[in-house]
Amino acid sequence: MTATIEVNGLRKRFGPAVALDGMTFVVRPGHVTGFVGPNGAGKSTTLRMIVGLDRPDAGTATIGGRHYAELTRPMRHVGALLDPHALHPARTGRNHLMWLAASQDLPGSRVDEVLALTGLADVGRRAAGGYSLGMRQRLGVAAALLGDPPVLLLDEPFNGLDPAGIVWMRDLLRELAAEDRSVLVSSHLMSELQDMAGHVVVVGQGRVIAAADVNDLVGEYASLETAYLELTAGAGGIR
Ligand SMILES: Nc1ncnc2c1ncn2[C@@H]1O[C@H](COP(=O)(O)OP(=O)(O)OP(=O)(O)O)[C@@H](O)[C@H]1O
Repeated sequence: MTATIEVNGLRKRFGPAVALDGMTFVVRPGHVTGFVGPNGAGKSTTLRMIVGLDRPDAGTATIGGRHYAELTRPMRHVGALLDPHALHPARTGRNHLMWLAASQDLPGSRVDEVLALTGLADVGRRAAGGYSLGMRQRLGVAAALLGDPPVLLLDEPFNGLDPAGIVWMRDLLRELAAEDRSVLVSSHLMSELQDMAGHVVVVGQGRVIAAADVNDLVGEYASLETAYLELTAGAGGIR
Protein backbone atom coordinates (compact mmCIF):
# COMPACT_ATOMS: atom_id res chain seq x y z
CA MET A 1 0.00 0.00 0.00
CA THR A 2 1.31 3.46 -0.89
CA ALA A 3 -0.08 6.81 0.20
CA THR A 4 0.62 10.44 -0.50
CA ILE A 5 0.55 13.32 1.96
CA GLU A 6 -1.50 16.25 0.68
CA VAL A 7 -1.26 19.61 2.39
CA ASN A 8 -3.69 22.12 0.96
CA GLY A 9 -3.99 25.78 1.92
CA LEU A 10 -3.13 25.42 5.61
CA ARG A 11 -3.45 28.64 7.58
CA LYS A 12 -2.69 29.17 11.25
CA ARG A 13 -2.24 32.15 13.53
CA PHE A 14 -0.88 32.00 17.05
CA GLY A 15 -2.11 35.33 18.44
CA PRO A 16 -0.64 38.01 16.19
CA ALA A 17 1.91 35.62 14.62
CA VAL A 18 1.03 34.07 11.26
CA ALA A 19 2.59 30.59 11.41
CA LEU A 20 1.04 29.19 8.21
CA ASP A 21 -0.10 31.29 5.30
CA GLY A 22 -1.56 28.94 2.70
CA MET A 23 0.93 26.05 3.00
CA THR A 24 0.33 23.70 0.04
CA PHE A 25 2.37 20.75 -1.22
CA VAL A 26 2.22 17.01 -1.99
CA VAL A 27 4.62 14.30 -0.78
CA ARG A 28 4.79 11.26 -3.04
CA PRO A 29 6.11 7.77 -2.37
CA GLY A 30 9.42 6.41 -3.62
CA HIS A 31 11.87 9.07 -2.50
CA VAL A 32 12.73 11.12 0.56
CA THR A 33 11.22 14.60 0.48
CA GLY A 34 13.22 17.23 2.36
CA PHE A 35 11.23 19.93 4.17
CA VAL A 36 13.43 22.97 4.62
CA GLY A 37 13.14 26.61 5.59
CA PRO A 38 14.39 29.19 8.08
CA ASN A 39 13.65 28.94 11.80
CA GLY A 40 10.00 29.78 12.35
CA ALA A 41 9.00 29.13 8.72
CA GLY A 42 6.21 26.77 9.81
CA LYS A 43 7.70 23.30 9.26
CA SER A 44 6.93 21.82 12.68
CA THR A 45 3.47 23.39 12.75
CA THR A 46 2.71 21.77 9.38
CA LEU A 47 3.96 18.37 10.53
CA ARG A 48 1.91 18.64 13.71
CA MET A 49 -1.21 19.44 11.68
CA ILE A 50 -0.73 16.41 9.44
CA VAL A 51 -1.02 14.20 12.52
CA GLY A 52 -3.79 16.21 14.15
CA LEU A 53 -1.76 17.76 16.97
CA ASP A 54 -2.56 21.32 15.89
CA ARG A 55 -5.82 22.46 14.34
CA PRO A 56 -5.62 24.67 11.24
CA ASP A 57 -7.65 27.89 10.97
CA ALA A 58 -8.23 26.89 7.33
CA GLY A 59 -7.05 24.28 4.85
CA THR A 60 -6.59 20.53 5.03
CA ALA A 61 -3.89 17.93 5.50
CA THR A 62 -4.57 14.35 4.46
CA ILE A 63 -2.75 11.02 4.42
CA GLY A 64 -3.82 8.73 1.59
CA GLY A 65 -6.80 11.02 1.10
CA ARG A 66 -7.97 10.82 4.72
CA HIS A 67 -7.66 13.14 7.70
CA TYR A 68 -5.60 11.76 10.56
CA ALA A 69 -8.64 11.72 12.85
CA GLU A 70 -10.44 9.39 10.43
CA LEU A 71 -7.72 6.73 10.59
CA THR A 72 -8.33 3.68 12.73
CA ARG A 73 -5.08 2.46 14.26
CA PRO A 74 -3.29 5.51 12.82
CA MET A 75 0.24 4.19 13.46
CA ARG A 76 -0.41 1.63 10.70
CA HIS A 77 -0.94 4.54 8.28
CA VAL A 78 1.61 7.11 9.41
CA GLY A 79 4.64 7.09 11.68
CA ALA A 80 5.88 10.38 13.11
CA LEU A 81 9.01 11.45 14.96
CA LEU A 82 8.14 14.95 16.12
CA ASP A 83 9.51 15.29 19.65
CA PRO A 84 12.16 12.83 20.81
CA HIS A 85 11.50 13.83 24.43
CA ALA A 86 7.85 12.75 24.33
CA LEU A 87 8.28 9.70 26.55
CA HIS A 88 7.70 8.72 30.15
CA PRO A 89 11.14 8.92 31.80
CA ALA A 90 10.53 6.06 34.22
CA ARG A 91 9.34 3.64 31.56
CA THR A 92 11.89 1.51 29.71
CA GLY A 93 12.28 2.09 25.99
CA ARG A 94 10.79 -1.35 25.41
CA ASN A 95 7.77 -0.68 27.62
CA HIS A 96 7.22 2.66 25.90
CA LEU A 97 6.96 0.76 22.60
CA MET A 98 4.90 -2.10 24.13
CA TRP A 99 2.33 0.41 25.30
CA LEU A 100 2.17 2.01 21.85
CA ALA A 101 1.98 -1.40 20.14
CA ALA A 102 -0.91 -2.47 22.39
CA SER A 103 -2.79 0.75 21.56
CA GLN A 104 -2.61 -0.17 17.86
CA ASP A 105 -3.33 -3.91 18.23
CA LEU A 106 0.21 -4.74 17.12
CA PRO A 107 1.98 -7.84 18.43
CA GLY A 108 4.72 -7.51 21.08
CA SER A 109 7.10 -9.28 18.70
CA ARG A 110 7.05 -6.14 16.52
CA VAL A 111 8.57 -4.18 19.43
CA ASP A 112 11.66 -6.38 19.44
CA GLU A 113 11.92 -6.06 15.67
CA VAL A 114 11.95 -2.26 15.73
CA LEU A 115 14.33 -2.19 18.72
CA ALA A 116 16.76 -4.30 16.68
CA LEU A 117 16.21 -2.19 13.56
CA THR A 118 17.07 1.00 15.43
CA GLY A 119 20.08 -0.38 17.29
CA LEU A 120 18.38 -0.23 20.69
CA ALA A 121 18.14 -3.96 21.45
CA ASP A 122 20.81 -3.73 24.18
CA VAL A 123 19.33 -0.69 25.95
CA GLY A 124 15.62 -1.44 25.50
CA ARG A 125 15.26 -2.49 29.15
CA ARG A 126 16.79 0.73 30.54
CA ALA A 127 14.62 3.65 31.69
CA ALA A 128 14.10 5.95 28.72
CA GLY A 129 14.61 9.00 30.95
CA GLY A 130 18.32 8.11 30.96
CA TYR A 131 18.59 7.96 27.17
CA SER A 132 20.85 10.43 25.36
CA LEU A 133 19.32 12.62 22.64
CA GLY A 134 20.62 10.26 19.95
CA MET A 135 19.04 7.28 21.72
CA ARG A 136 15.75 9.17 22.07
CA GLN A 137 15.80 9.90 18.34
CA ARG A 138 16.30 6.21 17.66
CA LEU A 139 13.44 5.34 20.04
CA GLY A 140 11.25 7.87 18.22
CA VAL A 141 12.11 6.20 14.89
CA ALA A 142 11.35 2.80 16.43
CA ALA A 143 7.92 4.10 17.48
CA ALA A 144 7.31 5.58 14.03
CA LEU A 145 8.11 2.24 12.39
CA LEU A 146 6.02 0.10 14.76
CA GLY A 147 2.98 -0.05 12.49
CA ASP A 148 5.08 -0.50 9.29
CA PRO A 149 3.30 2.55 7.86
CA PRO A 150 3.42 3.74 4.23
CA VAL A 151 3.95 7.34 5.38
CA LEU A 152 6.68 8.71 7.66
CA LEU A 153 7.14 12.22 9.05
CA LEU A 154 10.38 13.09 10.80
CA ASP A 155 11.14 16.48 12.32
CA GLU A 156 14.92 17.06 12.39
CA PRO A 157 15.78 13.37 12.90
CA PHE A 158 19.55 13.99 12.62
CA ASN A 159 19.66 16.17 15.76
CA GLY A 160 21.85 14.64 18.42
CA LEU A 161 23.04 11.70 16.34
CA ASP A 162 26.75 10.90 16.30
CA PRO A 163 28.49 10.51 12.90
CA ALA A 164 27.76 6.76 12.73
CA GLY A 165 24.16 7.51 13.70
CA ILE A 166 23.87 10.08 10.92
CA VAL A 167 25.05 7.54 8.33
CA TRP A 168 22.62 4.98 9.79
CA MET A 169 19.69 7.41 9.68
CA ARG A 170 20.51 8.48 6.10
CA ASP A 171 20.62 4.86 4.91
CA LEU A 172 17.45 3.94 6.80
CA LEU A 173 15.44 6.83 5.36
CA ARG A 174 16.67 6.01 1.85
CA GLU A 175 15.67 2.36 2.30
CA LEU A 176 12.24 3.27 3.65
CA ALA A 177 11.63 5.51 0.64
CA ALA A 178 12.91 2.83 -1.75
CA GLU A 179 10.20 0.56 -0.31
CA ASP A 180 7.72 3.00 -1.87
CA ARG A 181 6.89 4.91 1.28
CA SER A 182 6.25 8.64 1.42
CA VAL A 183 9.00 10.04 3.68
CA LEU A 184 8.93 13.72 4.71
CA VAL A 185 12.00 14.89 6.61
CA SER A 186 12.50 18.38 7.99
CA SER A 187 16.15 19.29 8.39
CA HIS A 188 18.59 22.18 8.33
CA LEU A 189 21.38 19.90 7.03
CA MET A 190 21.49 20.67 3.33
CA SER A 191 24.43 18.38 2.56
CA GLU A 192 22.59 15.43 4.13
CA LEU A 193 19.48 16.20 2.12
CA GLN A 194 21.46 16.67 -1.08
CA ASP A 195 22.80 13.11 -0.64
CA MET A 196 19.55 11.56 0.49
CA ALA A 197 16.47 13.38 -0.78
CA GLY A 198 14.92 13.13 -4.23
CA HIS A 199 12.60 16.07 -3.78
CA VAL A 200 12.63 19.15 -1.60
CA VAL A 201 9.94 21.54 -0.40
CA VAL A 202 11.41 24.94 0.52
CA VAL A 203 9.23 27.06 2.79
CA GLY A 204 9.40 30.57 4.26
CA GLN A 205 6.95 32.66 6.26
CA GLY A 206 4.34 29.92 6.35
CA ARG A 207 4.16 29.08 2.67
CA VAL A 208 5.99 27.19 -0.06
CA ILE A 209 8.70 29.09 -1.89
CA ALA A 210 9.76 26.22 -4.15
CA ALA A 211 9.09 22.51 -4.59
CA ALA A 212 11.55 20.78 -6.89
CA ASP A 213 13.67 17.72 -7.58
CA VAL A 214 16.99 17.94 -5.74
CA ASN A 215 18.92 17.08 -8.93
CA ASP A 216 17.28 19.96 -10.77
CA LEU A 217 18.16 22.43 -7.99
CA VAL A 218 21.74 21.15 -7.78
CA GLY A 219 22.01 21.42 -11.59
CA GLU A 220 20.81 25.00 -11.49
CA TYR A 221 22.54 26.30 -8.34
CA ALA A 222 25.56 23.91 -7.97
CA SER A 223 24.49 22.78 -4.48
CA LEU A 224 21.32 22.40 -2.46
CA GLU A 225 22.76 24.79 0.12
CA THR A 226 23.26 27.53 -2.48
CA ALA A 227 19.78 26.89 -3.87
CA TYR A 228 18.32 27.10 -0.36
CA LEU A 229 20.17 30.31 0.51
CA GLU A 230 19.15 32.02 -2.72
CA LEU A 231 15.55 30.85 -2.58
CA THR A 232 15.06 31.84 1.06
CA ALA A 233 16.93 35.17 0.92
CA GLY A 234 14.31 37.68 1.98
CA ALA A 235 12.05 35.00 3.44
CA GLY A 236 13.00 36.20 6.89
CA GLY A 237 14.29 34.27 9.82
CA ILE A 238 12.91 34.14 13.31
CA ARG A 239 9.51 35.79 13.57
N1 LIG B 1 2.20 26.81 20.25
C1 LIG B 1 2.60 27.96 19.70
N2 LIG B 1 2.31 29.14 20.27
C2 LIG B 1 2.69 30.32 19.72
N3 LIG B 1 3.41 30.43 18.59
C3 LIG B 1 3.74 29.28 17.98
C4 LIG B 1 3.37 27.99 18.50
N4 LIG B 1 3.86 27.03 17.66
C5 LIG B 1 4.49 27.69 16.67
N5 LIG B 1 4.43 29.03 16.86
C6 LIG B 1 4.98 30.07 15.97
O1 LIG B 1 4.67 29.67 14.64
C7 LIG B 1 5.76 29.98 13.77
C8 LIG B 1 6.21 28.71 13.06
O2 LIG B 1 6.86 27.86 13.99
P1 LIG B 1 7.39 26.40 13.62
O3 LIG B 1 7.85 25.78 14.89
O4 LIG B 1 6.35 25.70 12.85
O5 LIG B 1 8.62 26.74 12.68
P2 LIG B 1 9.78 25.77 12.12
O6 LIG B 1 9.87 26.04 10.66
O7 LIG B 1 9.54 24.37 12.54
O8 LIG B 1 11.06 26.36 12.85
P3 LIG B 1 12.47 25.67 13.32
O9 LIG B 1 13.29 25.49 12.07
O10 LIG B 1 13.06 26.69 14.23
O11 LIG B 1 12.13 24.38 14.02
C9 LIG B 1 6.82 30.65 14.63
O12 LIG B 1 6.64 32.04 14.56
C10 LIG B 1 6.52 30.13 16.01
O13 LIG B 1 6.94 31.05 16.99
